[in-house]
Amino acid sequence: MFGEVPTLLRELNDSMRLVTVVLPYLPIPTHCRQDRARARFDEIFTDIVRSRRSSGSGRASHNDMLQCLIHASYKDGHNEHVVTIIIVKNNLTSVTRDIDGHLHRCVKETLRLQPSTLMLLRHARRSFVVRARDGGAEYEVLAEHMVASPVVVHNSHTFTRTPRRFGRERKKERAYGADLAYTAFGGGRHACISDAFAYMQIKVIWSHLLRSFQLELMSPFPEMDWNVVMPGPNGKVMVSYKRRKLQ
Ligand code: HEM
Repeated sequence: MFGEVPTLLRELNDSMRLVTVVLPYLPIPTHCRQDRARARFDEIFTDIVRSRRSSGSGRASHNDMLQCLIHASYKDGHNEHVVTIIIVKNNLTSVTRDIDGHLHRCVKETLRLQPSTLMLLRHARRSFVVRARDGGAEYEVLAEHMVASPVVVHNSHTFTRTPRRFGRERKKERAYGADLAYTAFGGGRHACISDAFAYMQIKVIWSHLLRSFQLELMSPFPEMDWNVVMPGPNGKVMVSYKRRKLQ
């Protein structure tokens, strides 16, 4: 049953197109595939949650992330965030790649160049005016309008001198100093609650892979597929791996 999960996650990620953000119910083939994968995913995890609840086996016998999510609930008592968090967590952590050297800064820089979330969307509940810092332009945002904070800001010359270059040494540049210039994990009240966990998870996985295997990119360096909500490489990426002799 669990064997299906990676394929379902891949299906869910690949079927989220940019159009999905605006018209999530548009009856296009990719949305139908997404609905089928989502239904199957729900089925698998509902079965597991039911069987854990009915057997009465709780924290004592399952000391894992799923059990924590089963026990967690919002103030009003509902807790259907289990599946959503599993999907989001897996999609986001699996599309973060290209690591070498000082891992933390590499992960951060990778996410700057290839952010997992392209657009952060908010509904404006009231009208407000935004003024540019230099006092120049003024923008009015009307109530009920959708405001998008695209992560293209990562590629702007306003924040870094060489935006398209992979630079691990970027730590002192304004890119990481200016408020909300670096939004790979969002910002403000709804910023990611789990950036520290995500960094740790990615670094643990990559330290293990880099220590144990010699990896070589066999196919050309991939272009990004920017047409999806959580961008990843376009097409197949072939990597050869050889087990290292551990000292
Ligand atoms: C590389 C990995 C990750 C990236 C790039 C990432 C990125 C983000 C971003 C950009 C947001 C803000 C979304 C918005 O403003 O609409 C967000 C929110 C969130 N993330 Fe992450 N995330 C990652 C991993 C995780 C993990 C591992 C978890 C949980 C185990 C997690 C849980 C959440 C939650 C619950 C929120 C919503 C917070 C709120 O609305 O108050 N994220 N994440």
